[in-house]
Amino acid sequence: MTSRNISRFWEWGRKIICVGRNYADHAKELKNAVPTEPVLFLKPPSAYLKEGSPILVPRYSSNLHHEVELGVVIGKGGASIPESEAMEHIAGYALCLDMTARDVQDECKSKGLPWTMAKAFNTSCPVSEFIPKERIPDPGNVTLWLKVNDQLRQSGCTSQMIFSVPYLISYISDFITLEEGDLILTGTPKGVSAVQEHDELQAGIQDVVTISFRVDRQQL
Ligand SMILES: O=C([O-])CC(=O)C(=O)O
Ligand SMILES: [Mg+2]
Repeated sequence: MTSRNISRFWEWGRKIICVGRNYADHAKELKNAVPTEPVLFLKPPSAYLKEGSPILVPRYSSNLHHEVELGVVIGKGGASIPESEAMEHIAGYALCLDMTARDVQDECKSKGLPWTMAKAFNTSCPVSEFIPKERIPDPGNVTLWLKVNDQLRQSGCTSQMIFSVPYLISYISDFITLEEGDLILTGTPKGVSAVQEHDELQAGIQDVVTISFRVDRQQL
């Protein structure tokens, strides 16, 4: 028996698995090839951020980007999950931001190095409250949006994802065992752009949830 409550999944210390380049329009805006297999990376649980605390621009970055994404919260763990059973493993969803130090990522890419410094720093994973599965009957058909200081920057539908949520669960679980409380970030649509200290970010899943976060700079 456990007293942990899945609606506070960010407190569980579980892994965050991120999918990159899952929308062709975003892959193209960063001049990346449209992938034929999912591109994956990880964030540590220390990256989680809840509303009320600011997103911190890392000291070593001067180009922090927002990426609004649908997050999938795993309810029932498993390995080698067939795509046809994947939906049974979902407990719910969360609206997530994959905050990315784009200048650092560009440098890592050019040197052929991992993206950890660009993607996994403290506060790089702001999340909404837990959204029970029933509130999103089809994760392949929800609209995500993001505004910076009231200006719309990102708007896209998850129907544009290259790899669907059930496919991703099956693909990932073939080599990383999924556990209850894990979070999968499913990639961002186009419109990513830089944020500055004192900016106000607002994002939403249309008709389901909204979140807001302020941006601050990590103290020297
Ligand atoms: O940094 C990137 O462009 C890859 C990524 O996370 C995404 O597409 O959501
Ligand atoms: Mg992303």
